[in-house]
Amino acid sequence: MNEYTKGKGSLNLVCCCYICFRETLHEYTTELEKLNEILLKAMATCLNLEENCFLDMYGEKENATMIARFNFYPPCPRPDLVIGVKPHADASAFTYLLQDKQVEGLQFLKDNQWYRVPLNPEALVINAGDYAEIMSNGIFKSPVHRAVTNSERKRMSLAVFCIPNPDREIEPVNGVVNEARPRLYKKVKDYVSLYFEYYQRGRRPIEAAII
Ligand SMILES: O=C(O)CCC(=O)C(=O)O
Ligand SMILES: [Fe+2]
Repeated sequence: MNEYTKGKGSLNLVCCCYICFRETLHEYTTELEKLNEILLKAMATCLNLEENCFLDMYGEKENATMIARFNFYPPCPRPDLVIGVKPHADASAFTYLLQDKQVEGLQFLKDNQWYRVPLNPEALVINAGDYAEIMSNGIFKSPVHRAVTNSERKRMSLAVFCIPNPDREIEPVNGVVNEARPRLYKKVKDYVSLYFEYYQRGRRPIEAAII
């Protein structure tokens, strides 16, 4: 069993309440839409590709999906046994995470070891998701992460996932496939549906896209 499959369940209470918070979130998500475009362009620029290649594949922001997820983690008497959110990588192009200002809990997996993400109340944590990994043919990695619990204090976070429209076909863009770097991923469509199927079975959804 590896670190990804270890987590069985999660303690967090997830609240997908984009509708209720629509007005409050509107300004924030509009800014994130712009930031998402900037990052998709930056991905291309730093690979010396045509600036809009990732953005064109991602599609117009009007048709894309943005999901805001509020996570609430109550204090847990046995944080050694109970995880907050089990290990996963996000099914987004990018995820924008507003962490709790006072209580730490997010960790990323690298070389089979967990690393804490320190608190920074002034900062957003930006995370490349599986769509970024697929479109970049694995150059940008979608990291596995988890949230741990603690026995003393409740914790909250707000994750906003930027996801292409489910009708769009997503695959590695032309400039990132060549002889030296063969194509690693198939074309995917409606990856989010497939994502949850794999997630529930304790498997990494991106496996389904690997050639
Ligand atoms: O609560 C956190 O810090 C992380 C939450 C997370 O990874 C998610 O909602 O996908
Ligand atoms: Fe996540």
